[in-house]
Amino acid sequence: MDEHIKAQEQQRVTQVVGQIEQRLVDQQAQLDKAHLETKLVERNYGDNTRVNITEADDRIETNAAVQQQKQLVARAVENESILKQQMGQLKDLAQSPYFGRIDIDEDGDQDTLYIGTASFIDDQQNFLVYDWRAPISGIYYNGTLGTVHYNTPTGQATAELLKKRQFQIQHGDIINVFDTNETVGDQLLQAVLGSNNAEYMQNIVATIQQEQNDIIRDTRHDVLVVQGVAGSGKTSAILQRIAFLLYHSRESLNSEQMLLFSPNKLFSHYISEVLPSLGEKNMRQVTLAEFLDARFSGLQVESLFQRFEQDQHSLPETAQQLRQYKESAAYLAAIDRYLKQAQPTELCWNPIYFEGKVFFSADEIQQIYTSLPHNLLAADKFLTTKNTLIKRLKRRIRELAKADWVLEEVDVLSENDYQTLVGTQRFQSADDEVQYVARALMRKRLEIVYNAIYNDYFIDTYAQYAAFMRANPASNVAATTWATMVTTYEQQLERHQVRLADAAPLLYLRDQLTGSGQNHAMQYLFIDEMQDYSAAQLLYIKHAFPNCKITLLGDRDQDLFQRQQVQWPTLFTGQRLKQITLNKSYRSTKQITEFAAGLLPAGADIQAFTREGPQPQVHQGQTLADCLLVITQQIQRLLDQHDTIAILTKDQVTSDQLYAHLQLNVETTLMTDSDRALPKGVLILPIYLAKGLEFDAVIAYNVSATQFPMADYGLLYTIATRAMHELILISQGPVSPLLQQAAPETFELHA
Ligand SMILES: Nc1ncnc2c1ncn2[C@@H]1O[C@H](COP(=O)(O)OP(=O)(O)OP(=O)(O)O)[C@@H](O)[C@H]1O
Repeated sequence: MDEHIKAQEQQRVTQVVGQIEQRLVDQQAQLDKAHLETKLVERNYGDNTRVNITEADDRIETNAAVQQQKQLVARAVENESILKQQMGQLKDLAQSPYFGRIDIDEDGDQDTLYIGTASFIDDQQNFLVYDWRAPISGIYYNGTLGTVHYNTPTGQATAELLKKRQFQIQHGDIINVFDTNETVGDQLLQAVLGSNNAEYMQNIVATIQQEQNDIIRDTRHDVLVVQGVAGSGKTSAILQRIAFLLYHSRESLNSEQMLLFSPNKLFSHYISEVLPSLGEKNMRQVTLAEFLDARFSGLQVESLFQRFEQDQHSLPETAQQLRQYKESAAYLAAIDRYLKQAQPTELCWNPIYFEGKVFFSADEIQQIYTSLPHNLLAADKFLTTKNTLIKRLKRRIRELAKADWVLEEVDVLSENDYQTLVGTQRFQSADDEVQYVARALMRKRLEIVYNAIYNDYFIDTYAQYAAFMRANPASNVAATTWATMVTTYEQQLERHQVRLADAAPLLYLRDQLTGSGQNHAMQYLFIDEMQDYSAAQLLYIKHAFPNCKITLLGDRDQDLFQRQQVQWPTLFTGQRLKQITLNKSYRSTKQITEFAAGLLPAGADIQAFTREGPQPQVHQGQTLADCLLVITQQIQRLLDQHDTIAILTKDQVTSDQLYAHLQLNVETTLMTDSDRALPKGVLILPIYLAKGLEFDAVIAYNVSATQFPMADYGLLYTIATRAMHELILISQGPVSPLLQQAAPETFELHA
């Protein structure tokens, strides 16, 4: 780039940074003022709550005043936090105000726009920087020079793109500037991808690629399904998409209404800084295990990881077949049919007890249910039954309140207890007051019955699920096997345990039967690593969040748990669905990507980004001691060049053993399922805990023929693709057949 142009651009950067810094000074003054205000309001709040509250009238008044004060405090605190957040954004902008420039011609009007992570408007209302999410910024990501289109709230607009310029600006200085005709040029991407990995994932707004942009900016579809090869930017795309959607629906959407299902807890930590770096709050995050645990309070649900470890010991063919059936969409459809046809007598009613005696008998509950119109939905019938029980309870309370023994109890209440029951009520007569207190007393005493009804304790959904299974044996296993399975389910339940394959169907049956479990407020759902979910789990999640638009992302080749392929379109019939494929891999060097692609069955379409690095090395040792020596030497070498290094194994047992052995030679950290943060240094962990993560260098252990048979290609592929710059594979004994069939020119073999 011409030095003269660079100098001109630097002049503008300096001028914009100057204005941003001036704004920061103004904002600081405002913040100081806001802080003072918060303190004042808080002090005032304290004074107000210390007024006399012994008289009932005062109490009501004080309450209103306190509420008002509370609101004032909340508003002052919010004001302050908004200012703080804006200042954080301004500080970032002052370092690097923008990364792109577009020159456009719209019907003869020429304009130059600069694009950054947030807008900056000067005092005369000129946009010195446009937010990357503004409609017009779409041109930067989508357009090559010439005629371009971009979406605006009022429809599609057209412009002529005359110039596209990219910048790398650090601490207010232009490091790099160049013009490009590509969507976003390779040169900048090279620089970004070549750097070392940090503890947190970075945002990619400066270098979003066109196909990623399509995912980020889609607002037309209910369901987006993204199949993307390892390192193609799926996770990055989700996070920028969330930021984009929040910007575009500021009024109607907040981050609490967006939920991301993430593969593990480390991943949640790893991505937690991306949205804050874009000035947005994080969406809600949950792992499947956490989601299920929360819905099965009191029961232990088997996790995918526990099951995977268990499967390493034994997984009989029959168990696999049972699992396949229970994880299919057909199984949930069988639940629907069962509930539709089930007679009231087939439902597992529980009597409700009070002080050791039956309060509502199972018969009475069943009769209520039977009396309802046949063709009502099971959930509606259940809800009406529940309401009827509550009405009957209230009637019983009213009747009891008239009984002499209750009135006598009212008489002997202490003044304090009496006043608590009266609350703020006023009465026409003393009789009315006594009646009111008697009812309140009974209501309090029978609260336990109310709670039992409210929490649906009058039906045993676990027993119902067993009844459903008995009535619906799988066609692919013997009847005796199925019957044994149901008994085992019941025995495990006694020990408060539920198998993973039963979790989603059980919840589905419970929700459909009782009309509960749905969250209507959630608006967007994102499921990363979708290949780890069964059809039944996905259908259940979809049912649990009925108003959500869903984005599913995954890679069928990173299938660690050997699931059946889910037929996406059939799960979402009737909804506007779009499928997108990402083939280009950005994370790893060309050498690592090409090696990893060679591990997959033929036909995988993976394009490597052209970033050069050393070839992957495969070391074959005879004994464990040989392997430990190589690992130690490699770690010492890698630590000189890189920041993050991980030793990845197939399972936790291998990680545990290796950690024990290595401890004597080199400092490492062993990671487990419950870890939430990524410490510095060398980590040892099974690959399923490293899903979605990346490291500067990866050592794969132990890539032997016994640990990695051909069927485990997904595991080895996932391990290899966690490496950004260097990949070392260590095998004790003969190497995996996967390496034997990989192209020999893609790696160095040290035998
Ligand atoms: N457009 C881009 N600009 C800069 N970096 C990018 C871009 N796209 C992807 N990357 C980088 O590539 C790496 C992989 O991205 P990401 O983790 O989002 O991919 P993924 O498809 O979710 O990967 P996987 O399925 O293997 O976990 C990250 O370091 C990310 O920052």
